Amino acid sequence: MSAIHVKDLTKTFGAFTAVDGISFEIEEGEIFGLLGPNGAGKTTTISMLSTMLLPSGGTATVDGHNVVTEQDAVRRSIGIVFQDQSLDEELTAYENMDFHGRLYRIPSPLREERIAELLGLVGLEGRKDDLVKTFSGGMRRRLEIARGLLHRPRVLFLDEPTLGLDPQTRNHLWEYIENLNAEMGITIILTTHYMDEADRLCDRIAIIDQGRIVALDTSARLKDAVGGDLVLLRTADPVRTAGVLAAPWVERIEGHDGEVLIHLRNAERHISEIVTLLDREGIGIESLSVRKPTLEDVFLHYTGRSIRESEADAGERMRIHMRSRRH
Ligand SMILES: Nc1ncnc2c1ncn2[C@@H]1O[C@H](COP(=O)(O)OP(=O)(O)OP(=O)(O)O)[C@@H](O)[C@H]1O
Repeated sequence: MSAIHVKDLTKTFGAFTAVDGISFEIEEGEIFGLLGPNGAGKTTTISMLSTMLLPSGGTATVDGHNVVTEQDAVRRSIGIVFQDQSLDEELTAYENMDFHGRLYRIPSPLREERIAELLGLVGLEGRKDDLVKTFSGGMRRRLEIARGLLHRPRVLFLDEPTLGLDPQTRNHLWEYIENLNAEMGITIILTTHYMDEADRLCDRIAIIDQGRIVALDTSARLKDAVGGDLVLLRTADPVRTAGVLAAPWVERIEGHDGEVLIHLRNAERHISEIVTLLDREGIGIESLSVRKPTLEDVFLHYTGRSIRESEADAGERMRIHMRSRRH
C-alpha cells in the first residue's frame, strides 16, 4: 500500500490557485521531497495532507485514510514539524516531550521509554533537563522532530526542516533525519527550497512551481533527463556568444542572468573550440566553467526560469496578495 496517495489535489484562495491539480504517490518508508521556490505551493500541499487545510478539489489519502472524511485517523497516523516554532521555551526538553505524550494519552511507563529513545535518536539525551530557551536553532528543530514522533506516526511531515540553520547544523540534522528513516522505517515527506537538501535526503523529488508538479523522479534520473554536460559562460556579449556557438555538437543554448548555458555531450572535447570561436569573433570570456546538471538545471529546463528568478516572482505575487487583502 502506498503511504500517501494524491489525485488532482487543488487549493484556491479566492481567485488565486495555490495548488493546481497535483497527483503523486509515496511508498511506505520513502523520503519524498517537494522542492520549489517560495510561494510554489509546498506548505499548502502538506497542510492539506495533514488536515490543517481543506482541499478545494481532488482527493488525498494518508496511511489509507481520506484527509477530508477521516481526519482523526489521518492525525493519528502523522507527525508534523512545521515552520512555526511551537515548543514551550520555559519548559525543559523532557517536559516538552512529556506534555505532548500526555496529549496523545501515551501511558506513563511507555511514555518515559519513548522519550528516552527519541531524545537519544536526535542526540539530546544529555540536555533533557535543560530549558528550551537555552537551546540553539538546530537543537530546537531536533527536539520538535523527536516530539513529532512520540506517538509513533507512520508518516512524518517536515516543512522546510533546515530553514535558517547554518550549514554545519543542517548537515547534522540531515543525518538525524536519515537515521530516523532507516531505524524506524517511517515515511517522510519534506518541503524545501534547498536543492542540496533534496538531493541529499530524498529518494524521489517532485519539483513544484506555481502550484504544479513540473517533474517527479529520483534526483539522478531528473538530472539524466536534462542530460550531458553544461558549460557556463560569462562574456561581454551574451547574445553574440549564443549566436557564435550554434555548432552541431551543441544540443541547446540558454541565456539567463547575463550568462550563457550550453548543453552538450563530452564537454572536455569542445572547450578549446569554444574558446577559439569566441576569440576569433573578439568576444572576451569573463568566466567559463563545466559542470554536470544540478536540480537547479532541472528546474530551469522544465520552467524556463531559475529557482531564484521564480522566488522573485513569488515575492511579487505575495505583495499583490497582501495589497488586495488590504483593500
Ligand atoms: N491563507 C492564504 N490566503 C491566500 N493566499 C495564500 C494563503 N496561504 C498561501 N497563500 C498563497 O499561496 C501560494 C503558495 O503558498 P505556500 O505557502 O504553499 O508556498 P510554499 O511553496 O510553501 O512557499 P514558502 O516556502 O514560502 O512557504 C503563495 O502565493 C501564497 O501567497
